[in-house]
Amino acid sequence: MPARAFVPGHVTGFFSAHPHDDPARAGSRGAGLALSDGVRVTVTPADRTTVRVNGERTTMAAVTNALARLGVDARVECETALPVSAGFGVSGACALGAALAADARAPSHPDLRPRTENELVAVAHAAEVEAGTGLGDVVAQARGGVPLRLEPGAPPHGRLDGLPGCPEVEYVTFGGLDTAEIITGDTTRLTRAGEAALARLLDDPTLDTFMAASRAFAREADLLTDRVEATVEDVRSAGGEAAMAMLGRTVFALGDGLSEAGYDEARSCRVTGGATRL
Ligand SMILES: Nc1ncnc2c1ncn2[C@@H]1O[C@H](COP(=O)(O)OP(=O)(O)O)[C@@H](O)[C@H]1O
Ligand SMILES: CC(C)(COP(=O)(O)O)[C@@H](O)C(=O)O
Repeated sequence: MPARAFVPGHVTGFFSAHPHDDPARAGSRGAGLALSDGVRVTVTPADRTTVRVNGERTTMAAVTNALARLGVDARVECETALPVSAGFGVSGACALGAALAADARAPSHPDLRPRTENELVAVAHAAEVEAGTGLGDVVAQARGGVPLRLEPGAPPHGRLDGLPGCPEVEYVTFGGLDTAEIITGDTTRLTRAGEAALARLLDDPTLDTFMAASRAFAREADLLTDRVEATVEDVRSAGGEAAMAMLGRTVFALGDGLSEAGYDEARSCRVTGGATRL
């Protein structure tokens, strides 16, 4: 019997990187939005693990690592309207969805042990960190809402809070960025900017300050690309709030900020709750 899970997309507005030898303790601090545009993951038992995204066979180390950590071989099918590699945490969503769904078989399986949510989040987080494709998406996607990552790492190491509310969000994507390349490079500057952004947001925990701190972070960390910068400016000129999604060539805006600025191709969704097995 196939098992299913839904995991929200997650855009990070700003983050600092906190490496550790133990992937469950490694992670990021920062803030972002969990989005109703996410990934639906279906897991079916199989002789060996394969991964498909929207029907196409692909490789996604975060997913293979997660299932290997659980001792499961399965066919994993991920369905999403989100682009991969564009800053929506799709790899983390696929890993967390695969872990939540794969665990559904554990109660009736002689070699598998049923796990709690925190345990499954820790498995997916460590798998994603090991793959190099993310640091904080999994814990944020498990929580949902507007997650604030106060301390890095998976449960029981990390610590989360959130901003209240579930605003509408629009986004537009101009392409991907290689997350692994950026987070395994020199993160000194980025981390300094991320820590300053988090301190600013905790001092004034509002969505508008989240957006302003995210804009400052993208500038200070030197991650802006021309098209992203121009689009954020367009939304600001039209009176809206926008910032860059880390780590992709993606702009997200509150409300209908992108449509108001003339970006008819913008997609619309809203902030939503955390990942669930279906
Ligand atoms: N079609 C695809 N395009 C880009 N990456 C893909 C695709 N299919 C699978 N992948 C894998 O997905 C992961 C993307 O990770 P990352 O760049 O962090 O993206 P995201 O921001 O969506 O989490 C990598 O492991 C990559 O090998
Ligand atoms: C920003 C990032 C390090 C990567 O995000 P993505 O490219 O969407 O996988 C994220 O995991 C975070 O810790 O905030």
